[in-house]
Amino acid sequence: MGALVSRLWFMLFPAKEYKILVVGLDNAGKTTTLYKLHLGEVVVTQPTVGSNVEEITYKNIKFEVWDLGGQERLRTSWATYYRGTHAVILVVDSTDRARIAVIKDELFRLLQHEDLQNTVVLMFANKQDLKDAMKPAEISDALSLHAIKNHDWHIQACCALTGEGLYDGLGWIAQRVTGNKLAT
Ligand SMILES: Nc1nc2c(ncn2[C@@H]2O[C@H](COP(=O)(O)OP(=O)(O)OP(=O)(O)O)[C@@H](O)[C@H]2O)c(=O)[nH]1
Ligand SMILES: [Mg+2]
Repeated sequence: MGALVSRLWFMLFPAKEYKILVVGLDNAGKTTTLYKLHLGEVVVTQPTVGSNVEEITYKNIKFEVWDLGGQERLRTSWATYYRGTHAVILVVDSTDRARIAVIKDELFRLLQHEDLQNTVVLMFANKQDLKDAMKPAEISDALSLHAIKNHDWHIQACCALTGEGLYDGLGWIAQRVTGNKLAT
């Protein structure tokens, strides 16, 4: 009976699909994050060339999640994926102090793009299992997140290996994109 009711419910109230782009520097943990959310497992990854795309359903909301390659030569092609994006996830390797300025440059370049003016932005402070990981507050300062005025943003500590924090972040996106802040 319950299954029938829920099937009817889903027929009457079909979930919308929202597009999420997962970006960040190489080795940040983007692909690990995507497949931890999609399969519930840690997969063995290779550096991504091009993209991976998977559908993830969370709280009856469908997300089309695009994971892009983060190597320097691939970042110029990120913009070809921007159109129709509801949310951007910037995955940060929280131990990567040496490249925090590069991450900041990429973030602010992306935020200026005309195709991303209505998107919300979630920062995943990934690899929190590692001892020397920066905490979200430190990353927030280093990236000058408080200077972001035209986008709704949030930073979430996480560990893509255990999955800790990933659904908290996805929940924040779900709340924002379904909260009538974004049309269609
Ligand atoms: N310790 C730790 N390692 C992680 C975590 N997330 C990912 N990794 C590791 O980081 C390495 C890179 O992960 P990927 O998911 O391939 O990184 P990526 O961001 O997709 O990299 P590109 O595809 O090159 O852009 C892998 O060895 C992962 O196992 C984490 O939370 N903690
Ligand atoms: Mg990858």
